[in-house]
Amino acid sequence: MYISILCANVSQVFRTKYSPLLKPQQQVPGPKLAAATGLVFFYKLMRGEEVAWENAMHKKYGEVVRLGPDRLTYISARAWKDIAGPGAGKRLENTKDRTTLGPNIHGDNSMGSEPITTVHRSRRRVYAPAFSERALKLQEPLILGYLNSLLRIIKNEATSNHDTGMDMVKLLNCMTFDVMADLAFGEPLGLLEQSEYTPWVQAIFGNVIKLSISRLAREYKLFDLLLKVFTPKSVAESAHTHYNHSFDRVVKRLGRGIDIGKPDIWKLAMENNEKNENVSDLSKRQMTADAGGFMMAGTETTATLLSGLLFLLLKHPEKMQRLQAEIRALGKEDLRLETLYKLPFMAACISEGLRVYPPAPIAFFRTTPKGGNMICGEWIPERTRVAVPHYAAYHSPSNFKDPESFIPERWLPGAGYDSDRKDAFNPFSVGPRNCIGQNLANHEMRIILATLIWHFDFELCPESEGWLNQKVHFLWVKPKLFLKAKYIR
Ligand code: HEM
Repeated sequence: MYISILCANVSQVFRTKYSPLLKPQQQVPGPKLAAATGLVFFYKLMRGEEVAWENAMHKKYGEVVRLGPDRLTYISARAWKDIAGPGAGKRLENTKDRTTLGPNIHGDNSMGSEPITTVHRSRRRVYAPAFSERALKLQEPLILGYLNSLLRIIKNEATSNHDTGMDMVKLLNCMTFDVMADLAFGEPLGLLEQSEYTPWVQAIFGNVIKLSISRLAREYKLFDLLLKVFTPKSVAESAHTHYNHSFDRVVKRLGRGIDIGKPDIWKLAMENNEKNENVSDLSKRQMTADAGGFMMAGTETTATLLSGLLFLLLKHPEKMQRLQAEIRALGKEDLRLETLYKLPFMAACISEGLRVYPPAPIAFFRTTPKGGNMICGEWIPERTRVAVPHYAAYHSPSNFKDPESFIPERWLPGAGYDSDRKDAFNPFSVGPRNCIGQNLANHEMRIILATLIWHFDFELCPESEGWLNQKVHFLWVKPKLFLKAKYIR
């Protein structure tokens, strides 16, 4: 059996997986070796260089590049709709690539990794009420409660240890994990209380290279087999312990009934279920996969943007001053979502932060359906993987003037950047698989950023000067971001 797996894999590695793309009329520019074998893509991925490579390849070859035998990436505004947009009429939707995101250790997909369009659609309907505008209004007090804890911690650090820096990556992660755990499991994790990750959070995010290893294992069965054989028993056991921990929390939460006195995801989804009976179609295992998916997708991403934006603002003091003036003109009672949405320079800073340092920087591949699909005016054969790589699209001079510079003003009219292709910028993606949590993220980013800047002056510590120089394993591999804070109220 091992021999046949080996043979199958050798041919998988060294021959083109899906031949149709090799037809002469389908010639797409790109590195020749990458077109011949998928190993080049995975070599870059395992070195944490996927994003830098995609960016370099688009700068070299233009708007569309072939990065693997069956892998094309595009950076034009038009590509978004053709790749991630909904099906329409005879046009079928491109489906999620099964190797970019995959199931959990029990083989269960979360909503985000579910590859079957119809299954995903009904699942998304279940959770939509928990991420609506109404939900966010209900959830605002919960977010503010954690924000007050964050303020207390920073204030303590600022007054007792003002000569040493504090790691903002960790504090912001603790904040967003506490919020999401309360929403996904109905009870807090207590990270802010301890200012420390729990073993469970550490296991998910402590070593993100695991995310690249999983992608490699989903792509190549041989590697998957080797991984299973050589993974130490203790590591496999701890993965199961963590899974059981999530499962027990979900079961416990569901056992408490619909209303637990706070607007968590299950209350809002189950209220809806009473009307259309969707939640009861989901098994506890699926719900566990979804709770895990929300913890993955809805925590580190928001904290990443906030860490990155604080860094960029501190590197550009004149932008920080303009933002401080806008925020500090408000009274304390105005630090509320309704008011914060009216601040134009803060909105511009957040967009520019998402452009320069997108929290989801990679190419989230889709697979063309049976019969193929039209993409940017070209017919692309079935089973081709296609994506818009976020970082490369936002750093391309064909979309943005001065793409490497941090210029929040580009998002305001009349600042000399009206020719930017703003429609190429979709940090939350588009279409039926776009980010269901984008309202929550937008709310959290605004309220946390404004509240921090209203209360504190920050200073970048010398050891974090080169902080933005990071690798990527699905997520940015972020070092500690040391800042000093001075309480100014
Ligand atoms: C700045 C913060 C965030 C960014 C930049 C971001 C970005 C994205 C992107 C680009 C996708 C689409 C991935 C793809 O094309 O395959 C996505 C999907 C998703 N995001 Fe977010 N996200 C953020 C915050 C959140 C939050 C707060 C939640 C809350 C739970 C969340 C939950 C999800 C889920 C569940 C999906 C999968 C949706 C589906 O397949 O239907 N995200 N996100």
